[in-house]
Amino acid sequence: MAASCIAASELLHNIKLIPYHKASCVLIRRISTSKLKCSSQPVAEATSAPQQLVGVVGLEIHAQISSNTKLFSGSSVQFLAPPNSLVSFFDASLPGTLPVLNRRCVEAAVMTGLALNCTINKKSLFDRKHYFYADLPAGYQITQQRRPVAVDGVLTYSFLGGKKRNQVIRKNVHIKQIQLEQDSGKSLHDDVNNQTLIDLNRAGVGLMELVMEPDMSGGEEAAAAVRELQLILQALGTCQGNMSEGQLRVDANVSVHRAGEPLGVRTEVKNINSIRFLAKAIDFEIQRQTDVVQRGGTVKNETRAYDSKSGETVPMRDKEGLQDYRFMPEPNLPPLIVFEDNASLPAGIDACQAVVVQTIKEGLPELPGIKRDRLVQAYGILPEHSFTLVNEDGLMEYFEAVMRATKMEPRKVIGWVTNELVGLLKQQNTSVSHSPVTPAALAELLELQEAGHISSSVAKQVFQEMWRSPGKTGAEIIREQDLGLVSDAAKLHRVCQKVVDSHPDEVCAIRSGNKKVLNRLMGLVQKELKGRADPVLVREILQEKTS
Ligand SMILES: Nc1ncnc2c1ncn2[C@@H]1O[C@H](COP(=O)(O)OP(=O)(O)OP(=O)(O)O)[C@@H](O)[C@H]1O
Ligand SMILES: [Mg+2]
Ligand SMILES: [Mg+2]
Repeated sequence: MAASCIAASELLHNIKLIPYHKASCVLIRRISTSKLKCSSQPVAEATSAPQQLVGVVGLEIHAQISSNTKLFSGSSVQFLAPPNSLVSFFDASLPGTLPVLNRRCVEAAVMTGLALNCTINKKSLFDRKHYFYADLPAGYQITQQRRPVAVDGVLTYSFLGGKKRNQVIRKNVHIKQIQLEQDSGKSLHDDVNNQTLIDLNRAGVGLMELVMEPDMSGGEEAAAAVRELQLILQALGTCQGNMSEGQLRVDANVSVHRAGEPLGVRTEVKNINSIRFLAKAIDFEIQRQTDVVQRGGTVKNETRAYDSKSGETVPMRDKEGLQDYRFMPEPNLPPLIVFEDNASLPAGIDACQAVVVQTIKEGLPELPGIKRDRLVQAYGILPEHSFTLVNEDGLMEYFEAVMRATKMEPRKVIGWVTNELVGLLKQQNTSVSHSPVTPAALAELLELQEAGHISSSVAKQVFQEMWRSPGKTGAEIIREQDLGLVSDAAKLHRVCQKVVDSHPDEVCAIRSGNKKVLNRLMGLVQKELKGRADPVLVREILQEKTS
């Protein structure tokens, strides 16, 4: 590796540093963001045109494959390593170096293709896509243009819609193809010295480019599709899917047209690095194009970037004309062959040296959509709760572990998990795996509540205390703080009498038929006894005293 570092630094000396001119990013006219406030609504609703303009969205997603080494070299893949420390001769494009395909990357692409219902091409091809940029030392990227590894898939995604946002809306987006390709290096712009520095650590890292058909109509759908894809990739372990670290990069192609007419000219908003920004960038772009068309203008086919500060998309300098990538077959790589099953392996080829589709299929884990359906069916929980459980890493496992250890109804347990647990996790900005209260400890606490040893409000109090004092059980806290349920009839009678005597108006209301007021008296009794009074007994006593 030391030798490769030298190679990389020598290469750096040879690179002409590219001056970076801020001024080259021409800002477009500012468009009032107030118009965008309601941008999750179909854009056309706001227009008075007879035929409404609707948005059309197609995504290209670059997913960094989880692999220890790069796509065609043995260099390590690591985020935040010192610049140019993970660069082999091949990554730096030294003459005479040859690519060696990483089997793990192929398996990851096949697995992702299968999870997205794609057809896996038994034979796929590598091509060179030429463009000239300092962070692409070879002057071309090895990709799969003519025949990618997986084609014709579909991603089913859902989101909560409807007035109360509790209705599950299920949609499909078609996957045109998944291709294997190399990542480029990184250009670091040094504004102070007006220069650009190159870090080749990322050069040659394996990517899957997923190309979606233009099936979506706005930011909300695109955001839901990317979130679903992120969950699928994470479940498969083929990509960690962290957008802020650039493991998942989304380019949004956006156009507007009138229903029934041919698709409009698209713009491409590049490298969006958060799902929230993706939705905002798309909705802004649809609105901007709608304005252009309604004013009688034409949309320019251009590449744009999203500026998260202003909430606007701005034109980018590159790709001004139509780019000619001068695609050509990669001469140093033979066709990539994968096999359907062990029976189709040619004689003399060992199954563990080949990529066998059937074996990968058998190893597919439970995917998020299936998980949600199973949770709703098995536990009778609401669909929106199944979303919460699956969206938060480890939360479903936590819920199911609690369910296994308690007799409490799922309906009640889900409340505990999605309100109490998630509430504290958010408050402390931590993840389920760092929860100081284990599923077993929560289940034990819930059992105490179920058995009538503590009231539900005390259970919540104890849960907070368990959170603050990790390792202490609920039972210990209840004993130490004397939080057990008060069922001593004489004591309850005394407190109830005191409350009844001091609230004559409420008693009068109950006696004249307003039974709901009894709840207020119950609350007052609980307050006196710090939430520890046995609610069943208290109700009986109060009913007797107010009859
Ligand atoms: N009229 C349109 N409106 C919105 N999206 C579109 C439209 N036409 C095509 N798209 C989308 O544009 C994307 C085209 O991606 P593709 O990788 O094929 O080509 P590219 O963007 O020209 O190449 P590159 O990979 O260099 O960016 C697809 O996601 C497709 O769904
Ligand atoms: Mg593309
Ligand atoms: Mg593109």
